[in-house]
Amino acid sequence: MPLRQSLLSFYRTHTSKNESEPFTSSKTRPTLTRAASPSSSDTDPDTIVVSTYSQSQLPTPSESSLDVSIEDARAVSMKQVPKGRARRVSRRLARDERQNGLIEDMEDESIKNRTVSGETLVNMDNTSQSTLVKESIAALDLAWNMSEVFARENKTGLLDAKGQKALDDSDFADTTQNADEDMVDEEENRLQEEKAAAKKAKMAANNKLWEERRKTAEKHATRRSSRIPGFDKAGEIASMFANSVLGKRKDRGSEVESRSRKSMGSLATSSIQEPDKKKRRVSEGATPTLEEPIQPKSQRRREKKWLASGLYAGQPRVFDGRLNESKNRQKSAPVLPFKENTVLPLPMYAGERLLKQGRDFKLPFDIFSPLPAGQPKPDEWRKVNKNVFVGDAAQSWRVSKYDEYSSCMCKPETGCDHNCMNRCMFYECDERNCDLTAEQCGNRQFEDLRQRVKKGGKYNVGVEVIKTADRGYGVRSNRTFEPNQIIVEYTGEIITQEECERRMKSMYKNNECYYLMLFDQNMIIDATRGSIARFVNHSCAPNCRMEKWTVNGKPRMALFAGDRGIMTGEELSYDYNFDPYSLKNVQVCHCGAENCRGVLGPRPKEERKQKSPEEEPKKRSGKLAGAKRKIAEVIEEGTIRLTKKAKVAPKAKVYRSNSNFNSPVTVRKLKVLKKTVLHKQNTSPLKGLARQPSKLKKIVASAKVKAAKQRVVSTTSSTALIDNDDRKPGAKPVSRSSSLREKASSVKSRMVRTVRGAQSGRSRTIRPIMDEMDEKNDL
Ligand SMILES: C[S@@+](CC[C@H](N)C(=O)[O-])C[C@H]1O[C@@H](n2cnc3c(N)ncnc32)[C@H](O)[C@@H]1O
Repeated sequence: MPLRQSLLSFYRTHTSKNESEPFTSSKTRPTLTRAASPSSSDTDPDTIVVSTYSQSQLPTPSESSLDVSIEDARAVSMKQVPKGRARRVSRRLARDERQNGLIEDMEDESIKNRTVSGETLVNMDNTSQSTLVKESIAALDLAWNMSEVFARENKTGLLDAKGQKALDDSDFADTTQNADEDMVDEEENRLQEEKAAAKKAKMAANNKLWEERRKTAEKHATRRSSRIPGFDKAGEIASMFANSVLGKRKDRGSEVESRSRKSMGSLATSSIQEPDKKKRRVSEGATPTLEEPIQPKSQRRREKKWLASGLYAGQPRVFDGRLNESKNRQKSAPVLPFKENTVLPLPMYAGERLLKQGRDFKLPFDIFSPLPAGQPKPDEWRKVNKNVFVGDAAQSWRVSKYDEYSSCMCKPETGCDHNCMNRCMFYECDERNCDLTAEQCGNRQFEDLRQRVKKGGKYNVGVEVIKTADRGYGVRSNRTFEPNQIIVEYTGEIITQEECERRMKSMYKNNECYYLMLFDQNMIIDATRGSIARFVNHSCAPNCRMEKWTVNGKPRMALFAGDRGIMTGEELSYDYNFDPYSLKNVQVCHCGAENCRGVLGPRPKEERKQKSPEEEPKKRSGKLAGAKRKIAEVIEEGTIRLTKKAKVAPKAKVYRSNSNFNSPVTVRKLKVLKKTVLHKQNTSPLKGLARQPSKLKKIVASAKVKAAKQRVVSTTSSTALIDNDDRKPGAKPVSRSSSLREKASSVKSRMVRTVRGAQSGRSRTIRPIMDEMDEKNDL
C-alpha cells in the first residue's frame, strides 16, 4: 500500500472513532508525527502514526507548525519528493495559498529555492518578501487548520486516486481518499473536476486582481532602507513628534509601529509571531471579488456640467449645450428678438455694461497692451504725486490773491469750450471761477485727471515706464488720449533757485539726467523725486506738450496730448526746449524725427542760416510771424555781434547737428551764454539777472577771456561730451577738466535758472524764456 494511502486510512479510522469530538474544540488535538521507533507501529520505516497531544501539551504555534510541516511532509512524500522538507513545506504552503486565492501561481523555481528559515526578508525582492510573510502566516495556522481540513474531507468524501498529482492540484481532502474508493462514480469525479476547474478560474481571476492591487501598493510603497532598524526607528519617532505638531500624530504613530515591526521581521524571519497587519488583512479577507470591481478614481465617469446662464449678462440666450454653435443658432433664430453680433463675440460679462453704458467693445487690457511683461523698472525713483515745497520755497512763495483769478464768462449753452477765457489763459475752471456745472464745463482737466487716477488700474492711470534703446527710460501710453487731453501731471519738489544751484553743485554734479523744470515765481520743480512724467523724453517732433496751468490759484504742470491725440502704446514725448547753459549739459538728441535738431536744445544757428530762402518768407508771413521776427532779429543781432567778437579761434565752429562736438567748446559756450543774456534782457519776464546788465556784461567778458585762454583744453571737454552719446542708462558721465567745470558752475550759479526750460502755459504773468527761444528757432 502506498505510504500516503496507509496514512490516510489510518487516520480515517482514528477520526471515525472521535467524530463526536471536533478537533478544534476538543481536549486533544491530533497531530501527524513520525513513529518514534520502527517498532512502534509498523515495520515500514515510512509509516507514520497519529499521536495526540493533550490540551496542556499543545505546542506553541511555531513548534506545531514546524512539527506538522516536517513530519507530515516527510511522511507524505519522502520518497516522491526527494528534495527535502523545505521544498515540500513551501509547496504545501504555496498550494494552500492558491487554494485560498491569496496569491497568484508562483514560479516553480522561486518556490523551489525558498526555505522557511534560510532566506531573509532583507535579501529578497518585494514579491518574495510578501510571499514569504504569507507563507509564514499560513504555516502558523496550519496546525489548527488541519482538523478543519480533515473534517471537511470526511464530510465531502472526495477521493483522490491520482496520487501525487492530486496532492498538488486539488484540495488536501483528496489525500484522504482510500484506494478502495477508486470505484466511486466517474460522474462524481467529473463533477468534482468541473467544480475544481471553475474554482481555479475564479481563483485565477481573483489572483490577477490581487496582483494588480499588490503592484499598485508596491508602486506607492516607500523604499525600505537597509540601515539599522534602530536608527530608522529613532528617526521615525523624532519625525513622529515633529509631525504631531501638524496633527498627524496618530497616523504617523501607526506607521512607525508598522515599519518597526517590518524591520524586526527582517531580522527574525524564521518565526514571525505577529504578522504584518497590512498583509494579513489582504490575505484574510480583503481580496477583491469580481462582483465588486474597484474602479480607479481617474476612470470614474465625470458628469459634464453645462453653464445654464451668466456668460453674457444682460443678453439672455437660448443655448443648448449638446448642440454645436450653428445648430444652436438655427434653433434659436426665431426666438431672438435682436440680431446677433456675427463679427466679434461680446466680451464675457461685459454685455450688461455695454447695454447700460453704451460703451464700446474693448479688448482686455493684457491683450491689447503691446507692452511685454516684466519691463525693467527704475529702482532709484521715489514717486511724489503732489508738489512739495522744500526749504525756503514755501516762505518765498507769493500766495496768489483771489482777485487775480480769472473768471469764466461761458454760458451753459456753449459750455467751456475752446473760447473759454479761462482756458485761453491756462486757468482751470472750478466752482469759484466758473458758474457752470462740472458736466457743462469742459475746462476741468486736472480734476478729470484726479478722478481718473483715483479709479486706479493701468487703463485709468494711462501711462507706464518703459526702457528705450538709447534714451534711458521713457513713458508709454496704455490707452488712447484725445487731442489736447490731459495725460499726467508733472510733480516734484518745488525749490528756490539757490537750492537748485546747491543741488546741482553737490547732489547732481555727476548726473547725466536732470529732472529740473522752470516753474513759477522763479521757482523750479525738481522731479528727481517726482511723478512718472519725469521719464518723458524729448522729441523734436513731439506728440505731447508740457503746459503750466493755474488750478485753484496754484500753478501746476502737466503733460497734454498733442493735436493728433495719442494711440495706445505710443511713446510720449514733448519738446524740452532744453537750454543747456553749460556745455556739460549739451546732449545729443536721439529722437529720430525727420526734423531732429541734433541736440536737446534749440536748433544750432548755422543750420538756421542754411535754411532755404523760400522757407523764410513763408514763416515770416502773418501777424505772429512779424512779432516773432522782431524778437528774433533783436536776438540774432546781439548774438551775431557777440559771436563775432568771440570768434577768436580761427577754427571755431558752431556745433553741428548729429553729435559732432569737435568744435571748440568754449566758443560755443560763450555763444550760449551771450544768447541767454540777450534773450533775458529782451524777452524774459524773469527779471533777476536781466535787471543787472552791467553785471552780466562783466560775466560775459570774463568768460570770454577765460575761453580764449582755454581753447587748448576745449578739445578734451568736447570729447567728454561726445562720450555722452554712447552712455548707458545709469552710467556716470565722463569727468571733465576741473577748470572747465568750475567755470561752468560759476556761470551757472549766476545765470542758469534751470537746466531745462518748459513750454509752459501761456499765462498772463509768466511767459517762460523757452517759448521765445522756440520762436526764435523757428524763424
Ligand atoms: C527728464 S529725463 C527723461 C528720462 C530719462 N530718459 C531717464 O532715463 O530717466 C531727460 C534725460 O533723458 C535723456 N533724453 C531724453 N530725451 C532724449 C533724446 N531725445 N535723445 C537723447 N537723450 C534723451 C537725456 O539724457 C535727458 O537728460
